[in-house]
Amino acid sequence: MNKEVGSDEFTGRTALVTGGGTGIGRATARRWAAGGGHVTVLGRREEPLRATVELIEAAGGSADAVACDVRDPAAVETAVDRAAERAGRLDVLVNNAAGNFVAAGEDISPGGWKAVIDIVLNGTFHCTRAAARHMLDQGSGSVLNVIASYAWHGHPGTAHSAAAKAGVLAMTRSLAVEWAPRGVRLNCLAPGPTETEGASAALWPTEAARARVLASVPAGRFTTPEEVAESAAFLISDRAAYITGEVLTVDGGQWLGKSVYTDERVRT
Ligand SMILES: CCC/C=C/C(=O)SCCNC(=O)CCNC(=O)[C@H](O)C(C)(C)COP(=O)([O-])OP(=O)([O-])OC[C@H]1O[C@@H](n2cnc3c(N)ncnc32)[C@H](O)[C@@H]1OP(=O)([O-])[O-]
Ligand SMILES: NC(=O)C1=CN([C@@H]2O[C@H](COP(=O)(O)OP(=O)(O)OC[C@H]3O[C@@H](n4cnc5c(N)ncnc54)[C@H](OP(=O)(O)O)[C@@H]3O)[C@@H](O)[C@H]2O)C=CC1
Repeated sequence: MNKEVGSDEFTGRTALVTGGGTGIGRATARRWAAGGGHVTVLGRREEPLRATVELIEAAGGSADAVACDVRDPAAVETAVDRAAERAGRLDVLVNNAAGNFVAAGEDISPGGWKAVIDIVLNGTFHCTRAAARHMLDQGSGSVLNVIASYAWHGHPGTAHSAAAKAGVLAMTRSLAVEWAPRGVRLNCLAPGPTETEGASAALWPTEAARARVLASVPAGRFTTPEEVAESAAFLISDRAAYITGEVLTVDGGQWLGKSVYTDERVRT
């Protein structure tokens, strides 16, 4: 492993990252591999998954890919079992795959609602259940669920995604308590606006929309997939061994930054 790109804290361990072909998932997979661990990336499209594997291998890391839709529980079980059997164990699952679009509540079709709930909430459960069977047998493991702060504060325009992420948060806290005695931790990571192709296309497709999102972040900038991946790496590492059932928000103060008294228009 190229020591310039990371430490060896994940050496000998294996992780599965859903949605690992793009954005935050790709950065998290690369960060894990840079720490010396083997990673399997999972998603529907083979091409971006292959590209992630090539990037990791070019940096001296170890990775493979499996094409799978997280909405299909049987396919998920096969994919997770394959990843665990190939490496002889499964230490980490990052549930990062998601689907989203902006629509007024009254315009979300039953199919659109179902698609988002199936990917985000049900898909996260299918992957977690399949991975946990290995982790519980081993007596160790860490699951990280990527959510969004609107899981607790809600968000007009993405009611389907907010509802699904809230479900993931409640599931995380429930299973964290159930599985703590058996050595398995579960946490959530809530990134703020992160410039990825998926989010840009789904959530801020125009310059005006992008500017509005940017203006909502007290830190005054978007974050990067790599910055989010650093927080993910902490939560799935042994450095966070006593943290379970928690949420780490990495959003430049976005969800807290609602006070009008700090606004230029009020101070002047
Ligand atoms: C602060 C930010 C926090 C969160 C950020 C993120 O999550 S960023 C991550 C962002 N990354 C991504 O989102 C990347 C992945 N995104 C995706 O895969 C798709 O956007 C998906 C989520 C819709 C999944 O769809 P799929 O594979 O099942 O494909 P499908 O074509 O079969 O559609 C199913 C249903 O959805 C409907 N529908 C679809 N689009 C729209 C729309 N714009 N408008 C309205 N409706 C829409 C469509 O009409 C159909 O319903 P119907 O007609 O049967 O009632
Ligand atoms: N970017 C942002 O501003 C924010 C993002 N988040 C969260 O971060 C995570 C990553 O988002 P981001 O990197 O921006 O988005 P991307 O669109 O880049 O990532 C979504 C990934 O999920 C995969 N995916 C989607 N549907 C499925 C499915 N049915 N089965 C398997 N894989 C699927 C996609 O691959 P494929 O299409 O090939 O299946 C893609 O790789 C998501 O959970 C998102 O909700 C949270 C807050 C803010």
